Amino acid sequence: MVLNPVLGKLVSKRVVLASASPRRQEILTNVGLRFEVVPSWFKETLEKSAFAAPYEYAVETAKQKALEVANRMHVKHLRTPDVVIGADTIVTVDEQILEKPVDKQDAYRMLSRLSGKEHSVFTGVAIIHCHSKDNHLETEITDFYEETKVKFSDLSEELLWEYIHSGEPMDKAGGYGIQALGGMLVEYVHGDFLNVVGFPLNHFCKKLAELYYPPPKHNVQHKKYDSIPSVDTFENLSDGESESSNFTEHKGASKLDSSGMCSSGAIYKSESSSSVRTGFIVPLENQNGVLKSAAKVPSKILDLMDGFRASKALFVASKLKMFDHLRAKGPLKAVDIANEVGTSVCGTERLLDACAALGLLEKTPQGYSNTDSANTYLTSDGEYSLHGYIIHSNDHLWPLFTNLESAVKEGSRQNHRAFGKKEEDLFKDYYQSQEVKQRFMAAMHSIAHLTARDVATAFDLSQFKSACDLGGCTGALAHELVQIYPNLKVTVFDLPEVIANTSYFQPSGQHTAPVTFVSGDFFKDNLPEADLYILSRVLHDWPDEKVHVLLSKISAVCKPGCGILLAEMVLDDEKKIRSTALLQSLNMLVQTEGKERSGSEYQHLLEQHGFTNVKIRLTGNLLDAILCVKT
Ligand SMILES: Cc1cn([C@H]2C[C@H](O)[C@@H](COP(=O)(O)OP(=O)(O)OP(=O)(O)O)O2)c(=O)[nH]c1=O
Repeated sequence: MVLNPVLGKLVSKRVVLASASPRRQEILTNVGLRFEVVPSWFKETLEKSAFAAPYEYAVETAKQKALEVANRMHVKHLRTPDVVIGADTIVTVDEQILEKPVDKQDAYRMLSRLSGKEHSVFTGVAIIHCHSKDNHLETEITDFYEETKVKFSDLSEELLWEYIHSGEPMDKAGGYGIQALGGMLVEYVHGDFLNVVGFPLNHFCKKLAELYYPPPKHNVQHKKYDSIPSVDTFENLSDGESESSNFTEHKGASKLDSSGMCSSGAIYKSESSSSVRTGFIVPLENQNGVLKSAAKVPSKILDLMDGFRASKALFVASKLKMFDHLRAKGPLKAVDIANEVGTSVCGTERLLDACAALGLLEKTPQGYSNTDSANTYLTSDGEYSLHGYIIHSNDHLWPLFTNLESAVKEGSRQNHRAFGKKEEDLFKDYYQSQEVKQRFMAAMHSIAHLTARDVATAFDLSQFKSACDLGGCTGALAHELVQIYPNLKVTVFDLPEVIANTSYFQPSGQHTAPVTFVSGDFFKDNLPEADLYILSRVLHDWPDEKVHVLLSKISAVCKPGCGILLAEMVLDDEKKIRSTALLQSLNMLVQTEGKERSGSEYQHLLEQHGFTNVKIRLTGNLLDAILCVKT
């Protein structure tokens, strides 16, 4: 059974798991799926009696969880995901639905009902494909459920209470976790074990196979997949979006010669049906209607091998301001863009084609034009422009990353190798020349502006009357905060060379909100007074010793009840799931003495300085938020 091609269909898509369940995250991570986690805010309060069968309740809840996230991401983050996955697990016994226990007594009630009996565990799953059309969210929903039967032994009172006191039951449907201590209560399991743990992986893969490789009409034999089909039973690879990834897979596996014959022996044809992009190459069927393609393609590894090419294509198109030209004058032919930006026609055409295949541009007979997201994120003055960060990535991070090997060997930053400097002070590098400083500030502004709303609304901050954003740079977060909390006064505190250059980044046409800029060095100078200190992408620049210096300084001026709001990429505690944040930590290695940290590492640092009640919110955006209060 070849699983890769099924999950491989999701490789090129932005996949979001709308669930806080660590079990679900682990199940999907373990099979190599790359996804973001955006826990759903949908409250599990649907009227159970309104559903004819318990599984209908689970499916509807899964659907609502996923839809809430799809809508929120579309509206709030302007980042429509391609696929959102939601799930809901319930336990049913004697026609009663059991969800997670609310307290220990509730856990006791649930577990005593399950004692000595067989019960069912249902997980409802919703797979939502999203498209943004004219700024409206369009969704295609696929849902299903899986049932597993579980029988418990007779449980003594003593065993029950010992289990309850272990704390394990509290965040689990039916009040037990079969994967851990709860496994000791179980006599037998009939069905998919992972379904009990929260995600029916096998059924999920079958659904993906049905979705992405619909069975051929002429071949009844293949109409139903009783198992996940291996690639040599896939007969239709013509699903619009992921053509490019298919193409990459086959291209990587075998070379075409001029006759269309692959070196591996598979024959390819050029498909021109209306549902398929012209020129897309699909494998031919043999006489039995079975594909002859190379089955085992490590598509994830191939994508990673190619990752730098895609990044560089994006960087160069941005640097040449192609997205700006296309927004102003598109659709344009390659020759016109080449003339506009002064590049070769053949090189420009290849770059534009690559960008179109990567989904950044649209290519029609009229020429190339920007996609909606290129207009929003890639033009230099788009509403949520990432242009600044892209240029910083090209000019600054790229040379540093080419020295990653040395950074890993030496365990230290590589500015000297990349830029020939032995500068000890991190920010002196950035502020040495006006050009580099502005590039760096534009990069920081890009990310701060993109994430500001999610950071500002991650917690209710209305109890704070004054805030000081330490290292707040251009004030992007400060401006968002004063919009959301009209009674809040925000001071942006940053180095004099930064503060002197903030005017270019101030929002235009906005009534002057109470944001004040103060220059200083938070390690050396007195901090402005405030109820709330904000550190956004600051602590990750520094090693623990420096973090302690800064936190103790803040703690010294904080009265009880005052708080700290951190905005950082938060790693999962085991440091194995959040690849974007883990790569960001490598990014810190090549250029700073800092690193990304997990939620519990931040909590530990903060608690040592008297900041307690540490709350962590994963926002689903590039920065997460942590709030704590001085006690
Ligand atoms: C029965 C059983 C459930 N569970 C878990 C799976 C689910 O995480 C949880 C059921 O609650 P759910 O409401 O399905 O999920 P959740 O609250 O954990 O996450 P979210 O709503 O954000 O998706 O119970 C186990 O881990 N082991 C078990 O044996």
